[in-house]
Amino acid sequence: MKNLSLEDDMLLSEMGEVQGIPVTKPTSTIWDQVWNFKARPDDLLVATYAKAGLCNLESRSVLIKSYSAGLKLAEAMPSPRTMKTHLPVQLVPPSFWEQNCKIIYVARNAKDNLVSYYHFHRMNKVLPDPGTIEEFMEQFMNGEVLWGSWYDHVKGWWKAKDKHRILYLFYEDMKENPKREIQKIMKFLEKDLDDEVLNKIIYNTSFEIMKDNPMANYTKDFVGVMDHSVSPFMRKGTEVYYCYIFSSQPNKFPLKMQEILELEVGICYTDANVGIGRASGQRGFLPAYEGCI
Ligand SMILES: Nc1ncnc2c1ncn2[C@@H]1O[C@H](COP(=O)(O)OS(=O)(=O)O)[C@@H](OP(=O)(O)O)[C@H]1O
Repeated sequence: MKNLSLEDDMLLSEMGEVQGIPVTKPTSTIWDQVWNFKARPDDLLVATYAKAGLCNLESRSVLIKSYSAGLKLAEAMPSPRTMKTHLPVQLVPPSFWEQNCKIIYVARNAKDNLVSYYHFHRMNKVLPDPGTIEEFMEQFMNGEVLWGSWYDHVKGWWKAKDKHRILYLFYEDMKENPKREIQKIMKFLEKDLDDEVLNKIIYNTSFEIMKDNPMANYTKDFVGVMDHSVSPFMRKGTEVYYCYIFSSQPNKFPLKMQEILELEVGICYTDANVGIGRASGQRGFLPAYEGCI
C-alpha cells in the first residue's frame, strides 16, 4: 500500500504547531479531524519519534498523524488496522485510549536519533536546513524540530506504558536480538509464528536487506525531495548501547537506554564522546562528536 500521507507531508515544508509541538502544516490544518479520529478496538498503533526506525516496523500501515488522505485511507481500511504515528503521547487521538487499543512504541537512543535526524534534514529538501551539527543539536535539545523534544517524547510514552496497553521497545534491542524482540511483539499481539516465518521476517527486516529494498529505502519515492547522494535514507542503522548521564555530578557511567528512562534524572547519550541531555535543570553536550557521525 502506498504511503500517501507521508508523501503529502514531505511535499509541504511549512511547519505548523499543535499545543506547542512543531508538527507538519497539514497536521495542524486538519487537527480537529486528527484529534477526532475514531479508533477501533482491534487497531494497532505503532508510534516512534522521527528517525527511530519506524520503517523497521511498518508494513501495510498508514500514517494517522496528518493529512486528510492518510485519515481517509485509515477510515477505509478493513479491520484489523495497523497505523503509525510520530505524535507525542499527549497528542494521540483520545479514541485510542477509550478503545484500549494496543500500541507498540519504539525508542532510539538520543545520539543516534539526533545524528539520523540531522542527515535526514540535509537530504530532505522540504525540511528546514539543519545548519551545522552544533546548530541542529541545539534545536534538537530545545525541541525546536518536527515532533518536538526527543526527551519529552520517549519519556512521555515511557510513563504512559504503565497505564495503557503499550509495548515499549528499544531500537538497539531490535538490532541486538531481532528474534527476541519479534517474539515479544507476537506475545503482545497474542499471535503465534512458526520458525520459518519468523526467520523470514528477521531476514527481510535486517538493515542490510532493507537498505537495498526500494520499498523501504525511498529511492523510488519522493524523487526530487530526498537527495540520496547527500545521505541515503537508510544511512547507517548504527546502534549505541551505553550512554552516560550529563548531570551536576561529573561522573559518567554506562547505562542502557532503559536504565536511563527508569531514573528520574536527565538523559541520554552515546558511546564515548557525545553527550546531549538534561539533568536537574542542566543540559549540555561535549564537543568531540565528529567521530560519531
Ligand atoms: N531494519 C532496520 N534496521 C536498522 N535500522 C533501520 C532499519 N530500518 C530503518 N532503520 C534506520 O532508522 C532510521 C530511519 O528511521 P525511520 O524509518 O523512523 O524514519 S522516518 O522518521 O519514518 O523518516 C535510519 O537510521 P540511520 O541509518 O541511523 O540514519 C534507518 O537506517
